[in-house]
Amino acid sequence: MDDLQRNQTTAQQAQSLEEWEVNALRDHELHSSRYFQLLESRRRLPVSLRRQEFLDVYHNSQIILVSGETGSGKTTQIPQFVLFDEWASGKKVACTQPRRLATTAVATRTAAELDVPLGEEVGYSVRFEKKLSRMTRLKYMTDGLLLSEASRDRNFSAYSCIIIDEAHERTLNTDLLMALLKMATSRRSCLKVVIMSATLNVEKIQSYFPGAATFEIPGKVHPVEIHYLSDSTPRYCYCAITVVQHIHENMDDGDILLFLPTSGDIEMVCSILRKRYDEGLKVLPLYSALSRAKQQEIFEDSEYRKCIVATNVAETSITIDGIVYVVGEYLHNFFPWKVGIDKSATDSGLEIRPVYNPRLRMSSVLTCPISKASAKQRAGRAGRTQPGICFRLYTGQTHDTCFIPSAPPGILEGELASQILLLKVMGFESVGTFDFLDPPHPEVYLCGLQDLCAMGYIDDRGTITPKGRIAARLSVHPKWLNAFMEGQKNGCLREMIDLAAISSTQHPIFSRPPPARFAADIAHQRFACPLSDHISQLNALHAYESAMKTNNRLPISQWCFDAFLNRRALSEVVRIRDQLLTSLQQELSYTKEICGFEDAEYDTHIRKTLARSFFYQCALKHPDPFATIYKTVHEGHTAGIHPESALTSERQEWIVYSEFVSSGIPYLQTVTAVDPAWLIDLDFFQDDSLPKTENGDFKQPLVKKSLDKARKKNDSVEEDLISFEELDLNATWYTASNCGAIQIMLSR
Ligand SMILES: Nc1ncnc2c1ncn2[C@@H]1O[C@H](COP(=O)(O)OP(=O)(O)OP(=O)(O)O)[C@@H](O)[C@H]1O
Repeated sequence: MDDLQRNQTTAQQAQSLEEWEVNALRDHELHSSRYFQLLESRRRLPVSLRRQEFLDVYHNSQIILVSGETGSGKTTQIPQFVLFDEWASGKKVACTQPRRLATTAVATRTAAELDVPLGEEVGYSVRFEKKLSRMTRLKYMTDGLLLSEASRDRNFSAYSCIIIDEAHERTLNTDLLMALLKMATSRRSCLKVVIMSATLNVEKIQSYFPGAATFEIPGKVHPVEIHYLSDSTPRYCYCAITVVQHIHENMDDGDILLFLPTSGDIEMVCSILRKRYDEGLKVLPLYSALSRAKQQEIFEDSEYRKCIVATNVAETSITIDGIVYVVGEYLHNFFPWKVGIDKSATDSGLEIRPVYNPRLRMSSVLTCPISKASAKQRAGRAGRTQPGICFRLYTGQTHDTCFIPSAPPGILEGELASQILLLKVMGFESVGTFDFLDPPHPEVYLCGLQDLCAMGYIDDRGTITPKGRIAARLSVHPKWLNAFMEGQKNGCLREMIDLAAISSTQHPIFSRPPPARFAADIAHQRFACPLSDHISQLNALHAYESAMKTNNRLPISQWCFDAFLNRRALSEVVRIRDQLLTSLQQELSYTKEICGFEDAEYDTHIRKTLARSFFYQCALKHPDPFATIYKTVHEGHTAGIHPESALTSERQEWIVYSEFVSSGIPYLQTVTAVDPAWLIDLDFFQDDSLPKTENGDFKQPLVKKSLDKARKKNDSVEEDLISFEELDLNATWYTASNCGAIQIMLSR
């Protein structure tokens, strides 16, 4: 069959495309005129012309790898082909995405194409937000949510087909899902798996799934012209503004999409562009910390040319109608230890990648050049609804020689304790031999296992404990179960739940926009607790909640703006917290036992609970009174307290920290001052558990000395207690574990 004949045949097959939908969904007569408009454009997509060929491959194979140019119709059309093909099975089809914005956007588009209300036959599910119903048969969802479903049902029994989209991103969740799907397909022959991307490493994935069929979609929707700079420039923001200016003033109509690495860069460029063009150009920022409503603005029509300035949240899957020009930057003057130190920089994507060092148990955020796959994906945001032009703010040589083919898989760059626990709870005991596409380094496994053992979630032989099973079910990091249990004992369970929710938001609750960092630091002083960053966070959350409740005239968005607090992060904290409260009450039958602010020991209860829950993350200050460095007790690494901490001016001997991060200089982040006397009865601090040299000497004599001092202090307290007993006071109340309270009692 020659190409012309082939095209004619496939075009004829495409004529009947809607019949499937009409039969399955609703009466043809009821379709809106928009449905027929969209149908026309769908029929022109490269993938639509290959529908029958795809279905032939689909019918003959259990696992199919689909590759095709950006915009060819993989995300919106392939799930529809599968949906109608599988309609009679009565089961669902899932299509995963790595990002929330893309998940909701493609679900909305697909529902519109099928002319059904979003949430009925086509729905979506992202963390804390879903539009689903009993009628839902096609479910777009984030890979993380499908993974948590898989932890309850390893066979994916509710689904006839799972589609993993944007597989080139190789997120940790996607890799785990692929491993689980590999096993599930061998148990359920009727389960199909489709793995898709425009930049898929087909050979690699095929060697992991032997026998998987491949399906390539030839053809582009519209051409995209690529332009490179002739010389490199390190001033990428300035260069980006010049290119936008050139496009706006000299080139034909069409919206602009500009990629920048951090939210700080985006806000700065947006404000310059807004000042320069107060009319004629609608400048819109797009990054993950923005509210959902703000993010949705990019899809709205505008009477002016739109210029969307985005991080990599706009890099894959989404189509913004009207985009003609894409401007993509590359950070030329990167060097490995140059880091965005705030959490928002960590998430702002593009060229900023979080990396975990298991030997140091330290997370760093590296500023890296992008990959060729990312460059291709970004260019692919143009040429979707009309021809496009992509301006790359680097030279062609830089692209060819500096960029790696694709970003390293997330599994090689992160900490694995919660994933190991998840696999253990699913029944995979020997996680070290688990069949991953790219197995993580054995040291990362070992480190994860040690941490789980210290937390009491696995025993010495690596078997999951009953406590570990509960921890794995939490919607936050499993390490928080210990804090909940300890918090319940000390009457501050509610505070621990708040802190767990704060730690699992994508963005920090304290906002420090680069142009106003100083003003932000002053505004944050009103929440600061000199002994604990954790308590400072709680103060900010409680102030936000009372501002929400108080019926004052100031809108909450303005209140957050004035206080330099991130409203989106705070409302997410409240949602996570409420969900946790429900699950803890339902699953663990926990009662709410709240110690009140009026309690004189309120702060002490919280600090003590943190000390006893995160004892394996504590550090001791160098004895020199002018020194500002700490040594971690477990690993013996030195680090300073993060400059954003409220503790920097008030140096404490012992602290517990939440993160060990590097931004060129190693820092302990989110720290709380603790009393070593709260720790001395824990196994971890007994002489036989403290790290020793080969000669049997203590590796950190300082730790030993400080603990001995605390023990002595306790002994002397007990001696004093004798006199208390003689006075016939309730002596049983005074135990070694609450000697903090005793000291205060004695000093009164
Ligand atoms: N929201 C939208 N508005 C206008 N057109 C759209 C929209 N969403 C999709 N399209 C059209 O459908 C086409 C296919 O989009 P789809 O997301 O399915 O492509 P894709 O092959 O998955 O792309 P990518 O590899 O970039 O994710 C686009 O090229 C565009 O023409």
